[in-house]
Amino acid sequence: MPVVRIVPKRFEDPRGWFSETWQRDRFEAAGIRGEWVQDNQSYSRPAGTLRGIHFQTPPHAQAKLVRCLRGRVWDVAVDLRAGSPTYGQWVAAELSAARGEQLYIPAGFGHGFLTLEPETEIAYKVDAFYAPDCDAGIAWNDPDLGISWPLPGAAPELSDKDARLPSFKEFVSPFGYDGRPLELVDA
Ligand SMILES: Cc1cn([C@H]2C[C@H](O)[C@@H](COP(=O)(O)OP(=O)(O)O[C@H]3O[C@@H](C)C(=O)[C@@H](O)[C@H]3O)O2)c(=O)[nH]c1=O
Repeated sequence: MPVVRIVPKRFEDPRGWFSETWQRDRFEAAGIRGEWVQDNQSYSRPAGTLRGIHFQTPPHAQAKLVRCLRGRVWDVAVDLRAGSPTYGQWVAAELSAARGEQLYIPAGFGHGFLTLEPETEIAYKVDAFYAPDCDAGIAWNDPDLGISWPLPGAAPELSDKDARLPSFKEFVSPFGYDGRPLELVDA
C-alpha cells in the first residue's frame, strides 16, 4: 500500500458545505482499505506542537486515515517496513481544516505531525485498537531519518515521552515489507 492523499469533494451552498469524509467504496477505489475500529481526535494548543514519530508494533500495527479539523498540520509518514527499498524514507503533506485533505498511512509506517497554527485539531481513524504495550516511537529529529519539519526556528513543543524516544539506529523493525514502493499517491 502506498501513502495516499485524498481530498474529498465539498458540496458548497449558502449554509457552508457538506463532505463525505469516509465512503468505503470510493476510498477503496483509491486504494484505501480500512476496517476502522477506533476514531481518535487530538487538540494541540500552541503552534509548533510536534507529536511523533509514533506507531504500534505487531500484532497491533495500525493503518491510519488522518485529517485536520481545525488549523493546519505538517503530516509525516516514515517507511519502517524491513526489507523495503524505501526503508527509512519519509513523505509529508500539509493537511488543513480549510481544504480537508486526508492522508492514508498504511500499517508499517511511523506517523508524526507538527501543528502549523495554534488551536489545531486532528482526527484519525485507525484499524487496530490502542495497545499500550505495543506503543512505540522514534525521535522526530533523528539524523538518519532527516525529516524536514517546517519549524519557524524555535524548538517544537513535545510530550515528555516524545522527548525521550530512541533513534532510528536503535530501532529494529518488526514490520514486514509488502513489496510495494513508497510513494505519495494523490487520489
Ligand atoms: C494513542 C492513544 C492514547 N491514549 C492515551 C494514552 C495517554 O494517556 C494519552 C496521550 O497519549 P499519547 O501521548 O501517546 O498521544 P499522542 O502523542 O497524540 O499520540 C498519537 O500521536 C500520533 C502522531 C499518532 O499517530 C497516534 O497513533 C498516537 O500515537 O492518551 C489512549 O487512551 N488511546 C489511544 O489510542
